Order: sequence, then structure tokens, then C-alpha cells
Amino acid sequence: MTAQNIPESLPVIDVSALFGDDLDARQAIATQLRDACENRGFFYIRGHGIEPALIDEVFGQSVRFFSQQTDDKMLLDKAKSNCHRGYEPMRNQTLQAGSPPDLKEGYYIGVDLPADDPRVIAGKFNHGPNQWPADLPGFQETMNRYIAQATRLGTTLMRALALSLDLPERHFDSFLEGAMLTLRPLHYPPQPPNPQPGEKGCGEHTDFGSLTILLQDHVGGLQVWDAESNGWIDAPPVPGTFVVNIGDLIQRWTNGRYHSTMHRVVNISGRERYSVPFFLTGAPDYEVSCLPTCLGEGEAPRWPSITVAEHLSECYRRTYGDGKA
Ligand SMILES: O=C(O)CCC(=O)C(=O)O
Ligand SMILES: [Fe+2]
Repeated sequence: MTAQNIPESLPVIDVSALFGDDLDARQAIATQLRDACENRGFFYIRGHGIEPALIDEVFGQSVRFFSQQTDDKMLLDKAKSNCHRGYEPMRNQTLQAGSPPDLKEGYYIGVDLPADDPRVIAGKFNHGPNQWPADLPGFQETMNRYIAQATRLGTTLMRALALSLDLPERHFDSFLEGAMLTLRPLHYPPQPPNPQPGEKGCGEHTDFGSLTILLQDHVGGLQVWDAESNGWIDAPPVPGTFVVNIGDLIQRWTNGRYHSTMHRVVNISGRERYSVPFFLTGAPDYEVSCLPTCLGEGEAPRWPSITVAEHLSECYRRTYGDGKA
């Protein structure tokens, strides 16, 4: 795919200057981000600083992971984790209520905390150890290196978003301190020729956290809701870029000014599809309330305050039906 295939409403923003010393240049990018967030809440970024070789490694390891026998993957079954880590089998999640379960399998990685960490002992929501595969050399190291780089990128983007909202650049730093985050390699088999009605790789949904930084392979299938045309637009893969989208927490902070837009995956390519979303969820006890800079005169907050943990546990309950994690 070339840049020409990207719908105009999904801009490609070069974010390289966000890593530099020039505040004016950072502010100029923040302005582009503001436009994108007020529009569809979905955009592509280039100049993100994550090495292509590392991205190739992440995909390589991800393909190796999902190519294992089901029995081996089930040794890491997410159902055995009390902090939402490990392997989720095909059709485990239903992102779109009322539709068949998603035609995908996934693997959840979060901040790896040992059993004797005080937060784990205290039973803090979503805190605990990962379930790493035993027989995939390099898997853990690659994923951890990628998480470190994605976290740095996410932090940089959150600072730019603060600027875009006329807030001090480090306004969201306390939200990021001790943040929950998730790297979630996904595998979508080709959709069968006779799918059940409504069956998709990933049902229509909005993302739960603050920002999502999505790595997708060359296959395509991601679609974004376009309220203007009242239909779905393709967000095709573009080499060297990530798709970034706004999640529910930023929508709540901004009273809906920045959009957490519905999206889905439909893999009708006839091929296997792999993607690796990175979700920047936030510090569990952080209270997300409407930002004063986003409340116009006479306006009321559209959503009540909520902690990150309360919001995320409700999202898990809704889409996994277990209420456990
Ligand atoms: O696989 C993709 O391209 C998107 C996945 C997604 O939307 C999600 O996991 O929230
Ligand atoms: Fe999503």
C-alpha cells in the first residue's frame, strides 16, 4: 500500500520533532494532533523512532508464538492468571455485544511484577506476573525491548497531547507514572467463506485506555467508523508507520472533544493477519475527570469521574463476561 491509499481523514503525522529541543516545533505537531483527534481520533505517525529491525523481530516472534500447538499455548491460558496475562484462545472475546465472538487469538503482556511485589500482595487490579512461553528463545527479550520503546513513544505522544489541549506539557505524567500497559500480539485467521452472520476478526469497539499504538502487518483489514459518510473506511497498512488512536479515557478527559472512534477488523484477505497493539492504559488509581480546558461555558461533563482501574475492569467484564481481571 502506498500513502495514496490512506483516506484523507486519517492524516499521516511526522512526530520526529517531538523528540527534539524545539518547543515551537513540538507545538506545531501538537496542533496537527489536535486536528486529528478532533476529527476521527485516528491518525498515522512516522518519525516515531522505533527501529524497523525491532518491529520485524516482534512480528517474527509473534508468528512463532501463534504457530505453536494449541496445547502449548494453553499452558499459558489467560484464564489461569488473576491479572489478565497470557494466551487468549480463538473466539475468547466478544468486542461487539450481540455478535459472534471475535475470530482472533491473542497474547497479553503487561508490566511484569513478581509475586512478592507489595502491589501484587495487596491484590491490586491487573498487577502481577506475565506468563512467558518457556521454549521460544528471545521472545521475552524482544517483547520487553519493544514495550520499553513503545512506552517512551506513548509518553512523548501524551506530552504532545497535553500541549494540544493548552495544558503544561507534563500534565499527564502523573497518569503515566506506574501506568498499566498492555502489549497484545494478535493473530487473525482468514475469515471463512461462510462466516456466521456478524462474524469478524474483531467486533466493532472503542479502545479502553488513553492511546493505542498499533503495529499491523501488510495484510490489511482494519476499518474505522466514519460518522460523516455513515460507513467504514479502511486504515490500510503503511510501511514505516503506526496507526495511533484515542481511547475512551481521553474522550472522557476532553468531554468528547477528542474522539474514541469505533473500529473493527475484517480479514477477508484469504491470508493470516498479525497485528500488535500497544495500549497505554494508565495508573490504576488515577481519577479521570473532565479537563477544565475542555468544558465550554454552560457545558456539563458528559461522563462522571472514574478511576482507570474501575473503567478497565468494567471494559473487561463487558467483553469477556467474567468480571475477573
Ligand atoms: O488488529 C488490529 O488491527 C486492531 C486491533 C484492535 O482494535 C484492538 O485490539 O483493540
Ligand atoms: Fe481496538
